[in-house]
Amino acid sequence: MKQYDAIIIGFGKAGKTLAAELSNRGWQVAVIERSDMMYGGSCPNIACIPTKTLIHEAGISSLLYHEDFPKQANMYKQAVARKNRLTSFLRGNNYERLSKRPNVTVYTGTASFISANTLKVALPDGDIELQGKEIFINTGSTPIIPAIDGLKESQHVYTSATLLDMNVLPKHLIIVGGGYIGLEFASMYAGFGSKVTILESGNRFMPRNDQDIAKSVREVMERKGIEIHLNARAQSIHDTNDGVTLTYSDVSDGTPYFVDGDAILIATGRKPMIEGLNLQAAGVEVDAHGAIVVNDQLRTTAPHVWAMGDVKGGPQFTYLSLDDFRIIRDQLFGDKKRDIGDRDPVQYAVFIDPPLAHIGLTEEEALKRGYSFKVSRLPATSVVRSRTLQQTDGMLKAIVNSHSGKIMGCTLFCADAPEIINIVALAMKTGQEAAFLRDFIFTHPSMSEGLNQLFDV
Ligand SMILES: Cc1cc2nc3c(=O)[nH]c(=O)nc-3n(C[C@H](O)[C@H](O)[C@H](O)COP(=O)(O)OP(=O)(O)OC[C@H]3O[C@@H](n4cnc5c(N)ncnc54)[C@H](O)[C@@H]3O)c2cc1C
Ligand SMILES: NC(=O)c1ccc[n+]([C@@H]2O[C@H](COP(=O)([O-])OP(=O)(O)OC[C@H]3O[C@@H](n4cnc5c(N)ncnc54)[C@H](O)[C@@H]3O)[C@@H](O)[C@H]2O)c1
Repeated sequence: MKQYDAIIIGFGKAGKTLAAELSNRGWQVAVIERSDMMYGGSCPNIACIPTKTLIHEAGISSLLYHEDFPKQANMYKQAVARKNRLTSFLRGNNYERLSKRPNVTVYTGTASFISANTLKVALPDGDIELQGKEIFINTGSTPIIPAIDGLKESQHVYTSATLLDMNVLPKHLIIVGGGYIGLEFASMYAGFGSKVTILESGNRFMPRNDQDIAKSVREVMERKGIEIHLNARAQSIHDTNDGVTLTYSDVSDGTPYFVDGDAILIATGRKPMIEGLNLQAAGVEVDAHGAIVVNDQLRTTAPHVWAMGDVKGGPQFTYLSLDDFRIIRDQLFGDKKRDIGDRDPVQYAVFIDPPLAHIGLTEEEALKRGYSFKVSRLPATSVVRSRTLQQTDGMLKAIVNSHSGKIMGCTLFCADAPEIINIVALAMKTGQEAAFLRDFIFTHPSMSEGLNQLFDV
């Protein structure tokens, strides 16, 4: 049986970064990845990078060919091909970067535990066993597929990963779930010229955000022809000669409704990918949601077994998986001070059009917690850069502590929001007061200079 200093299960962000780090330090490392289409993990293959590539292309398509469906469909087909070339390039790069190292072996097979330090790897030509002194689980997450009659039989049902591979632009895309994936795909496909309907079972649109922000997002999306139905529970799906019909009911009164389309995206959340890992054999416990239980330093309930990224539950972002790597590096080689508790607040961005980014408390959360605070709002159109970009939709909002002047939260629904939120994060994490951003010298014209006005509270 081959012995390694470290075995990493899954080629995710944390895993591949850790593999390179351990290799640089002279460790013998095995990386086990179940699919040769997933070297580099979800982000470059089926998640962040392909979606953001297509979202960018959708923006161009909508500018060039607005309301010309045949031209948009052609552009979409080419965009999918360009996206495939990019993901294939990144996958190759990711594989090379690890496999060329003499002390790293990449096994393309599915891993499962035999004991806390022994793994079985199912390879195409048979099973092998590997032993590791330290084992790192980085197997990511997988879509939650709700029980909807006819879903499995339909030829028109997709997950985010499979829809990205369809190169025929749907005339009407039905999206079940109005979370991050639902909203990004809605915005993307509407940009390419598809009619889009979102069915969300919750009674609030974007419940994690303040209602004024959610209202503004909804108005912008509806103006682009995206239909949004709340309280909508999908009941059944059946294929027709022209496409597919989805029946849903209003959660509040049970009234049934029908919607016809030619593709259905299931975007109802993602759960930790633990299937087949046989975690019990290693003594690795999971919680009620199937997430691997870890302490703040990412150790599981089994000695020498760690978990990082989506598989341990909590917010699912590539940059948090990367930060998990930093915690483990610090535990193994540093002063052991870094842990999960250090990273709040964590900013995020949703790549709708215009994009939305947020950090810290919302106004509703600040109210609930009884803080004394001031709220500042700015329409995106007040920032002159939005006019030069012809992206005047949206608003900016900040929450500032009345006593300390410290920034408590910020939501940006405007052009360049995913970049600007990092400036706000930097200010918050270095303990700056709002006045710091009010008086900060920004380049002109830029969307970030809007922060001068926003933080003039
Ligand atoms: C459509 C979509 C868009 C997203 N957009 C963004 C975004 O813009 N920004 C952002 O920060 N986050 C985004 N996310 C979330 C982000 O992709 C994930 O949080 C991140 O990729 C998780 O990485 P990870 O390190 O946990 O593992 P992953 O990158 O998911 O890697 C896990 C790997 O483990 C492999 N594996 C699983 N089980 C086994 C096994 N038993 N044996 C061997 N290998 C196994 C899998 O094949 C996979 O390659 C998006 C997600 C989706 C679905
Ligand atoms: N830009 C980004 O960083 C980005 C982009 C996409 C995804 N992600 C990550 O991927 C994760 C998964 O995204 P997601 O959108 O699938 O999950 P989500 O949890 O954000 O949203 C799922 C939505 O589906 C709804 N829902 C659940 N069951 C339903 C049903 N049967 N019928 C109708 N609606 C139903 C839920 O109420 C919820 O609003 C996110 O948590 C996020 O961390 C990040």
